[in-house]
Formats: sequence, structure tokens, C-alpha cells
Amino acid sequence: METEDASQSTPPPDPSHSTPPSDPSQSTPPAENPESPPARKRRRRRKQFPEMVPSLSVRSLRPQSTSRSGTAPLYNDSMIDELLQLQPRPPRRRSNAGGDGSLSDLDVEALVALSVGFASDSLSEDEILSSVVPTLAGPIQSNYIIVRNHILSRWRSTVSSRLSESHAMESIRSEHKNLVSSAFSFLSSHGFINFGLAPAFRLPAVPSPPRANVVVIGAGIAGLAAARQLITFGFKVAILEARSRPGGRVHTRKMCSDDGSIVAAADLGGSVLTGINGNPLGVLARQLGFPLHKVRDVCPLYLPDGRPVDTATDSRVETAFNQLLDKACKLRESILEEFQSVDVSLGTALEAFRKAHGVAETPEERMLLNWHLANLEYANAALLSDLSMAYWDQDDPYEMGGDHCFIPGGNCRFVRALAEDIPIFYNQTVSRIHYGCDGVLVYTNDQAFHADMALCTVPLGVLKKGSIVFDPELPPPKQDAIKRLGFGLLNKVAMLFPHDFWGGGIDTFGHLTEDPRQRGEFFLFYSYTSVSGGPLLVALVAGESAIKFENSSPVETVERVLGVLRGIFTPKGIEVPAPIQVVCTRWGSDKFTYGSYSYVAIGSSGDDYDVLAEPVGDRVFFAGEATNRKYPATMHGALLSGFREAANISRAAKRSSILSTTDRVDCREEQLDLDDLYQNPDLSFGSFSVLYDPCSSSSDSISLLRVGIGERKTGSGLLYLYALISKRHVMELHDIDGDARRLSLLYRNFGTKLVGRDGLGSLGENLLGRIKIDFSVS
Ligand SMILES: Cc1cc2nc3c(=O)[nH]c(=O)nc-3n(C[C@H](O)[C@H](O)[C@H](O)COP(=O)(O)OP(=O)(O)OC[C@H]3O[C@@H](n4cnc5c(N)ncnc54)[C@H](O)[C@@H]3O)c2cc1C
Repeated sequence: METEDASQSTPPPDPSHSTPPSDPSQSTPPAENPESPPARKRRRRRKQFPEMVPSLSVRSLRPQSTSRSGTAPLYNDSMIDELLQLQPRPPRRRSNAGGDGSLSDLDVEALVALSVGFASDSLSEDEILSSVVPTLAGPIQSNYIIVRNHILSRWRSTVSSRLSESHAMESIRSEHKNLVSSAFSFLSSHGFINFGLAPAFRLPAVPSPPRANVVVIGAGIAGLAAARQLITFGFKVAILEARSRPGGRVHTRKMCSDDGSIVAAADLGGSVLTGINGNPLGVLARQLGFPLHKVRDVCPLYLPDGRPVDTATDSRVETAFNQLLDKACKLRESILEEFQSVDVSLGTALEAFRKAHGVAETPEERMLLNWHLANLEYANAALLSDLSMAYWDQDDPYEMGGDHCFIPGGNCRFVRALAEDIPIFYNQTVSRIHYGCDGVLVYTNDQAFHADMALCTVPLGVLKKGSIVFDPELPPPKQDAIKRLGFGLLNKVAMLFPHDFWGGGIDTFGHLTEDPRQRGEFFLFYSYTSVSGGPLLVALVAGESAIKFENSSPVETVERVLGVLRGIFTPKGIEVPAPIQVVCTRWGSDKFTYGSYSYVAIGSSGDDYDVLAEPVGDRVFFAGEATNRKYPATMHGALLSGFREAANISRAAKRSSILSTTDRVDCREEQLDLDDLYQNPDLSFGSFSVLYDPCSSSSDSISLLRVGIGERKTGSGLLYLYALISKRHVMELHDIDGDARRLSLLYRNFGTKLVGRDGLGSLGENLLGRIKIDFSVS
């Protein structure tokens, strides 16, 4: 068994892994409890939209669905976006109302717009910034909204084809031509239409010269989405990625038996498409022809002794849990009204109400309540004691409607498709971003990259840790937001078994524990049998348990999780085999994320997401899930943030007329003379001058030494010779007197020979490149 992105591993698995795989069609029937409890996996407490929300666009929680059938439903095109089913095809003249009470075309199109995050009666902030209408409010704005909704719906009905402006015009009266142009341009540039991975959206060749050069830091979903859009817009782009793979927190791991007969794809990070209506990942799935598997509602819960939870108790406690959340919600409304900015933890509020109302007093009820609390900690990747009561669910109004779905084969399928044809430099850990009016210099472990702009998509955990130095420092409000916003933890244990002993008819089952401090440990199991290609179970570890899990031994973990599974299945006469392969995640110790996803911590609010998203000086831009106020902590939120920043970069490039300053996003193109560089050396003594490596302050870093050999000796002006030596050696040379003694130390003690300009080799040329860029930017 293995830990992901960590070095621990354990002895080979049990010999029982040679058991042949079971035929899924003959697998053990669904674990008992025929009267499965109602849908319970509330991702978060959900507020209603203030206006016109059809029930079909309101969604529940992370692992939720509406299907109660025992068979695995696969999505097809017609099921993907239920709203669109209501829309008559082909598009025809706008009708204002269905006389029979049915929805009119306009209503349906408004709902489609709502499902992708537009308000029904006002412009979005980005639309206002883009000046889509000459005057705000009034009839022009209303007409614009109708036109925008129509274009959006039209493209959403045929997402694999490119919609042209003239096609968009077809069903709009010609007097609104300007509005069509405006809406079409806004929707295209902001990634609402004509985006994705269908052949029609293949990447174009970058024009020469490009509009500008952009270095994107991080090849997660946000970075990949932004890079694709930017290339489409005519920018030259390079992605610098610290890992040796793309995808970041979306990571599908292939698990298999030694003989390769049992194989499964395990999503160790982002897994569920949470709400498919309006979801841009649903659009990509449609374009790529990926089927979607709807996560089924059936989720039996088991007591520690393996008995199923009594259905009546189950629904009673679930109702009580929701009432506690309602009370916390009312309390915060009155607190916010009165004091504006007072905040406490959601955990404190819930516990106070629980005590006051005598909720969950029997041991079984208490365990059930703790299970719901663990589920809430999972959804937020946070301890309830850290979550802001005031704003923890600030994103609820924007939740994507529709079912929650898996992609059979795992989300790496999206990553692979998104990364295709994008220039990505792997194993490039960015340590410093230097920016100024001439552009940006992005330093990695061994190179420096010069570009017009940089887009930073690293996780909030990396920003919190200060792994990247910004030079000059980020503005104080941004630094404060980085500190305030929470970045929490969720871990997983992925287990490949010889066969599916839990039954293929369910996607989830839960386990209750007596110890409240362990409530998050293996509280929920996801069965991936129907989508991963093999008998795969993934156990979730949330809350306090997720933190402890970072340091627990994998062997012990496997024993504990098998103990839980045996507790559930052995009393039913079902033998739990030893797993073939186990992978444990350690997202908290992973130095390229330091956690799982963002949450609103006490004292923070939705505003902090916006502050994190703000660009700095039209040079450094920010994307990633933690910059998306409406859809944080999700894969689609990351994707949309990438689209958003591509649009912002494009707008900024236009605004400040930033033109491409270098033909390649690479330092080696700089055309500076060595004499220019040595006019201001970092150190000079006698005939020696030194230029340090601008990317490193270590005393072992290599410097470029130049020694001037006097006119007297050569008889024809100064001759310069060069050497690459460590900074430490530079200091030793500096500390002794006289050039002759220095040269002797150099040759005899350091064994360094002076060479001509052409003899510096690739190490020297790389160093020179970094120095030149630093020189040109500062
Ligand atoms: C365990 C877990 C479960 C989840 N479950 C779900 C789910 O079911 N549904 C859902 O929608 N979302 C889920 N998420 C959240 C979702 O995966 C993320 O929101 C999304 O993938 C974030 O994408 P991103 O591009 O913002 O960041 P990332 O994917 O983290 O990409 C950032 C990239 O930057 C790179 N990087 C970091 N530091 C540096 C550096 N110094 N230099 C260069 N590169 C660097 C990283 O290696 C990474 O590739 C889950 C996440 C986790 C961890």
C-alpha cells in the first residue's frame, strides 16, 4: 500500500489478491437495509435563491442525487442539462409566455443563464466592467440580458459547434445588432460560449508576434483552462508546473493487481462533479463524449456493530440536524443585523443549540448527529470549530443545479484533454515572482522566465506557506486575505479489492462511530465499481481525523479501515478480503498544496475570495479554486477562475497596450552585452568583478567571475576572462589582498581555470540568461 505524494510505503499485499475478479453483474447484492434512508448527503445547508428558482435547478450536497433506482444510471446528452430539455429546437422567434402556463422561451433562456451564474435581472460585475451596454439599467440593459441569455442558451444546446456572431443574429431582430455584438463578444471572451475541447475548438497557431507572453504557474484545472483560452486569444503561453504531471488536485491513480487482471482508476483528489446543470465540466464531458454516472442517493448507514441504522431514527436525526443549521442561520442573521462583523464558529453555534434543544440525546442519535457533522466537515474540508458561522455557506446561492456525477475512468480524462498541445514545463517549482512595469520574471529551481504577465494558480495552501516570494510584496489587503481565508484538509484511502463484496447497487455507504473525535475517520465510503473499471472502494477521512491521518502509518490505516469494513459486513456473512492495493493520500503534507481546498474561516468572508482574485499592477494575475467566490473548493470553480483570468489578462493587455516584449517566454533571448552587465557588478575588488545568480542567495550558488587582464600584459587593451565559482569562493577571494594571490588561490586551491566568453558552457549560459533578465527588468 502506498501514500500518495509521500514517501511511505508498506510491504506487499496479502496473497488473496490473486482471487479472480468477480463479475459485476453477479456481485453480492446491495448491502442490506432495503428501506434505504432518504437523501442525506447535504454538502452544505442550502439557501433558496431569492427569486425564480425552479426546483430542478436547486441542488443538494456533494454526494447527492435524485435517483433511487438500484441500477447505475449513465448520463447521455439529453440528461446532462435538464433545463435545456425544456427549450424548443431549432431556435425560433422569442415568445414571451406560454399561454398554458408552460415556460416561455425567454423564461427557459433566463433559467439557462441562471444556471451558469448570471442573475435574472441584472448585469454581472464583469459585464459592467466590460461596458456591454452604453447605459446601465433601463430598456437597453433589459434587451441586452434577453439577447445574452438567448446566445448563451443557443450555444449550450449544441456545445460541440462554434457559434458565429451571424448565427447568433439569426433569431434576433436586426435593430438589436449592436447588442448581439456586445453580448457575443462578452460571452466568447469570458468563456461562456465557444469554449472547450471539441474539434471545433482546437487550439489555433499563436500569431507572430503574439498579443503578449504569459507565464502560467501551475498546471491544475485553473492553469490549464486559462492557458487554453489565452492561446485561443492569441497569447503566447508557457505553464510552469512543480510536479511531473498536470492536474494538481485532480489526480487519478491507476491501481492494479500484480498480474494486471484487476485494474481501477482512483480519483485521489477532485472526484464528483457537484451539480451538472450549467457546469462547464458537463459541457466538456459532452464535447468529449464522456458518459456521466449519476451518484445514486442510496446510502445505508451502519452502526459500529454492523447493524443498519433504524430508518425512523435516521430521518429524525437528519431533520434535527437541519433544524440546528436553520437556527444557526437565523442567529447569524440577527447578529449580522445588530453587530455587522461579529463571528463565531459554526461548531460553537451548533453545539449550543444542540444542548439548548436537547437534540440527539441517546447514544445512537448522538452517533448519527456526529456523522452529519463529519459530513459537513468533509464538504468544507474544515473543522466545524474553524468554520465561520457568518459566511461558511456564502456560496450556496450559486451552487450548480442538477445531479452529482462521476466520470467513468476518472477526472484525469479531463486533465489529459485540457493539457493536450499546451506547452508545460514540468518539475519547475516557482520560488519567486518579480514584477514591474517592464514585465515579470518568474524564477524556478533552475531557470528564470521572462514574460509580459504571469498568472499564479497555485493553491491557497502554497500562498499561505510563503513558498513563493513576490517581489515587490503583494499588497497588504491580499496578504491579509491569504491569511484569513481557510485552507482545510480531506484525505482518502483508495482500496482495490479482489472483488466487489459490498454490492454494486450503491455508490455510497456510511459508518458511525462511538468516539466523537473520530467521527470523520472512514465515515463515508464511495464505491467506484461502476465507474472505475474495477472493485474500488474509497474511504473518506475528514475533520480532526484527516489531520491525524497525515502522520498515521499506512499499515495501521489499512488495519483500521478493514476493521470497519469487517464490522459492517462480517455479521452479514460477507467475507471482507484483504485489499490488493491501497493508496492513502496526504494532501496536508504535499508541498504543492498543503491541504485540500479552501473554506471560509472565522473572521473571513466571501470578499476574501474576491481579494485573492484581484490582479496586481496588470502584471500578476491570480486564478484557482480559492479565487472563485461563487464556486470555491470545486473543480468547476477552478476551471471558471481560469476562464475569468484569461478574460482579465486579455482586457488588461488591451487596456495598457502591452505588446509582446520577447518573442519567446524564455530568458535566453535577451540581447544584452556583457559589458553592460559588468557596469554594475554585485561585487568588485582589484581586477575581479562578480555577478551573482539573481535566483539564489545561497552561498553555494554559482556566480560569474570576470577578471580583467591588464593592458600592460596584453599590449592591446583589457582582456577579460571568466569563471564560474561559488559565492563562498568569491568571498574568500575578496578577503585576501592582491590579484596575484587571488589568482593563485583560484587556480591552486579552487582548481578553477579562467576561460574566454565562449567557454562558459551551458551552466554559464543559463546563469548569464538569468542575470540578463534580472538586469532588464530591474
Ligand atoms: C481530496 C480532495 C477531494 C476533492 N473532491 C472534490 C470533488 O468531489 N468535487 C470537486 O468539484 N472538487 C473537489 N476537490 C477540489 C478540486 O479538486 C480543486 O478545487 C481543484 O482541482 C483545484 O484546481 P486548481 O487549478 O485551483 O488548483 P490545483 O489543482 O492545486 O493546481 C495548482 C497547481 O499548481 C502547482 N504548484 C503548486 N506550487 C507550485 C509552485 N511553487 N511552482 C509551480 N507549480 C506549483 C501544483 O502542483 C498544481 O498542479 C477535491 C480536492 C481534494 C484535495
